[in-house]
Amino acid sequence: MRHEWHELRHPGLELGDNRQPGESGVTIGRPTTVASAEDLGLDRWRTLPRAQMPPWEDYDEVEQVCRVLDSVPSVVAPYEVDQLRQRLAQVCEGKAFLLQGGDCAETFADNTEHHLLANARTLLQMAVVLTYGASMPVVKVARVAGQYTKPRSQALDSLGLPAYRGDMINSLEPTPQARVADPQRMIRAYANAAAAMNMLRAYLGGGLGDLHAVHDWNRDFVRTSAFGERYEAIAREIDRALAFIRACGMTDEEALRTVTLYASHEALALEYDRALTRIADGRAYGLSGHFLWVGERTRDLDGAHLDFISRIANPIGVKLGPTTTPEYALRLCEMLNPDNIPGKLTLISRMGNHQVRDALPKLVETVRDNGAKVVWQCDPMHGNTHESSNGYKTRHFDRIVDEVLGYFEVHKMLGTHPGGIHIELTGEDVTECLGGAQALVDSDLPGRYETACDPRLNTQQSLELAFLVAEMLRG
Ligand SMILES: O=C[C@H](O)[C@H](O)COP(=O)(O)O
Ligand SMILES: C=C(OP(=O)(O)O)C(=O)O
Repeated sequence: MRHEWHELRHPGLELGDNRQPGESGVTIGRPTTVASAEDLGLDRWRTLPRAQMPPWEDYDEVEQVCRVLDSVPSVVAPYEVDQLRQRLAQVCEGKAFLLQGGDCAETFADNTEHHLLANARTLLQMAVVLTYGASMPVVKVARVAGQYTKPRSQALDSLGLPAYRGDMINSLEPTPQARVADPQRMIRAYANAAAAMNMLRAYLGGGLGDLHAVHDWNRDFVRTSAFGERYEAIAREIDRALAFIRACGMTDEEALRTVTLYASHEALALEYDRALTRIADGRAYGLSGHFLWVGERTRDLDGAHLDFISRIANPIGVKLGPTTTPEYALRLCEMLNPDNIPGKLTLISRMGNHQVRDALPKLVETVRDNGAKVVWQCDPMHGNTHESSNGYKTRHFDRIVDEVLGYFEVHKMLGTHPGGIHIELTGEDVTECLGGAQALVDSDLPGRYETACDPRLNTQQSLELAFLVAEMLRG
């Protein structure tokens, strides 16, 4: 039986208004009344069970900080959020591909021009290769300007100290004092996020994403990679395509030089995301980032996190691990996307390469058969983590590639669109994940193991993955 998607429309949208949010000159929906935070239920999460609660000690201080964040300029703007939702609608309809990636955990110390540009460059390089592979636009979303919180499996770390929960909450430094959850860190996170967004906007506006320059970097990668020969064919085809564009005089400078990179993070410290929520045109926008997701550990249907993200107009995502049932996936669609708006909801599967081929088909099939509009995205990182022989938390490149392959196989079998990938990566030459053309092994890990939480693909491994995914998209 198909579900009645229109029963649960959010307040502020007039029933019978069939325009998509953001279309035909409406920012989002048509407001019937001026909605308040209370009308929109923006604080209901406070009454609900909450997993991974930051261990704040002083709630008066949390409130004080939130009052400050309530009045600051937002990190992103509502029209950008609407624009991303529209672009994700294209992904949902099989006409675009979503590339999302960046640090596992951003840190204040690494929020430097060098690091931000390195990560952005790597993402843009991957996007060029994927655009060619998919023959469709690639929507680029970075884990940036707010990815400052981490859910943890254990409350204490191996030293018996309170676990590090991301720079927005406590410090990585292994001392009891540094691990105390400090609400003032939310202000530092906001300042760092705003500065990162400001810098990225400026560089992107100035040609950081220039197609020819980005492709030149890719050519350098192909020249120096040990597996370069394998990737050369695609690089050469992109060369030819660019030459063809030039020869035809189709040099829309603006289009070739400018790129939009959207910002995303996990909505974990809800105090922060709520304090940066603003009401515009009768809808609530979480303006701490363009795209917010809820993680595998906090996706309780009756819990605080899903309630909060169900109330904002942003495109949102939810991570789905191998225990997800088809019934759960459907209830999630009903709860988070009651109007069945394309591009609103992204389901991010993170099954692990050994389980993706068994666990994913029934979810995709059920969602498809019930007519629920979602973007399917594959996170091949979080189900493939293991401890190396010398005690490092790591991931093997081959398992990551295999999970993406399995994800493509499932979508091919079901005739659905493999909408995108979600990767933890950095543009630095770190040694955190094994394998790849550099053939990193356990003993290489200590060389440059710099992540604050989970292992990221380095630049080379990220680009290799992009070339391999491009092959899958074409094949
Ligand atoms: O990034 C994801 C999670 O925060 C992370 O995998 C949890 O890591 P842990 O198992 O080391 O706590
Ligand atoms: C914590 C994360 O993932 P997951 O919720 O899938 O474990 C993450 O992407 O940072």
